[in-house]
Amino acid sequence: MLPTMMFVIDTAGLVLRLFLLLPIYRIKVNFLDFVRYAKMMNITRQLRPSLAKALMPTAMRAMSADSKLVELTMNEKTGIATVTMNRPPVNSLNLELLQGLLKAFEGLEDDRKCRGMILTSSSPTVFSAGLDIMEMYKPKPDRVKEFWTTLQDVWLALYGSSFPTVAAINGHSPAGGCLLSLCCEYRIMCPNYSIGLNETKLGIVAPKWFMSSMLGAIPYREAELALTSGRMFSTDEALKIGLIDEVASDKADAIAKSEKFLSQFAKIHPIARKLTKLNLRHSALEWMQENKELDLNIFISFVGQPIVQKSLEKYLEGLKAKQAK
Ligand SMILES: CC/C=C\CC/C=C/CC(=O)SCCNC(=O)CCNC(=O)[C@H](O)C(C)(C)COP(=O)(O)OP(=O)(O)OC[C@H]1O[C@@H](n2cnc3c(N)ncnc32)[C@H](O)[C@@H]1OP(=O)(O)O
Repeated sequence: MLPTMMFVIDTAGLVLRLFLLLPIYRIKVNFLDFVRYAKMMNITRQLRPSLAKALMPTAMRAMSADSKLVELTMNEKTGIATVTMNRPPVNSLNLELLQGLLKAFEGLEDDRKCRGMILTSSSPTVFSAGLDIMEMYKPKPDRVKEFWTTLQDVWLALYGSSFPTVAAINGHSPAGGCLLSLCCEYRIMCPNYSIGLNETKLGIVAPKWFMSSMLGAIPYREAELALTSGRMFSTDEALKIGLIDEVASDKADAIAKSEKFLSQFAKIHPIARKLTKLNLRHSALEWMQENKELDLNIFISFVGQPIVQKSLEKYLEGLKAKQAK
């Protein structure tokens, strides 16, 4: 009874706050729009933390980023969190790294002090080498399912985060690495690295949501050319087509520029900002929420095909041969 009453009070408070706020920001929105937005945003995030936790599935309750593969620091003064991928040598995204990232993003979503997040890498030369090819090469059925589902959840949590996000890309960022940065609202990259969705070069196809993430950053024509050819862009080329927003001289500069980008939101009402972001991203997020299983089945059947396994094997051999030189 008490949780129900608190839910009603909290929800009513949220509706009231939003409607009081709307004239200030001159946003025209009707009640049905609000209900749609609230549903999309997972309204429980707006409630008192204790009640929100009680309403959440048990798996989300214990969220706090303490994985060694992911370092999470919070600047208590600014409310800006830094999430650092830490899986040497190249931050290839295996199941455990993805789980660490998910834990960090979900923890920040529950943290009312969080005013923004910077995603970066502890490697001196690689942001992330993308999905760990070993997770897809001769995969174990249960693990590969969990791997893909976790990747979907990471994408949902990052692309649909209510806090503002920046990728401080301090190294190469192919495929899944590029995807992570594309989920962020702003990308700052250090010089002389490469970035892009190069899946076709591996003989695989980037899923629809990888492509829609890229289309959120660069024009359709550029994306079509880049995706079909699997093109990797240098930092300067990426800046030219809008794949990244700024160039930084080094990691420290990238972090400083990221903080500057995030600090502008101190003057913007958080609910107005959040609703705007999530409305812009709504159709891609909704597609994923409704098609997770279909997407998983496509991936599983695709990755199980001998021709795909052969391509991955050849690509891995190429990587090893490069190292041997
Ligand atoms: C329907 C949908 C179906 C499928 C969709 C699947 C989508 C997949 C998206 C992906 O993300 S696939 C992964 C694509 N990634 C890449 O193509 C990157 C490959 N790596 C590189 O280009 C380079 O490693 C680098 C530029 C990132 C870094 O270069 P460098 O610093 O010179 O390191 P090395 O190349 O020597 O690599 C060190 C070490 O790490 C291994 N490795 C690199 N990348 C991966 C990876 N993605 N997965 C697993 N392992 C990787 C590499 O083989 C070396 O291993 P050693 O054992 O030889 O030390």
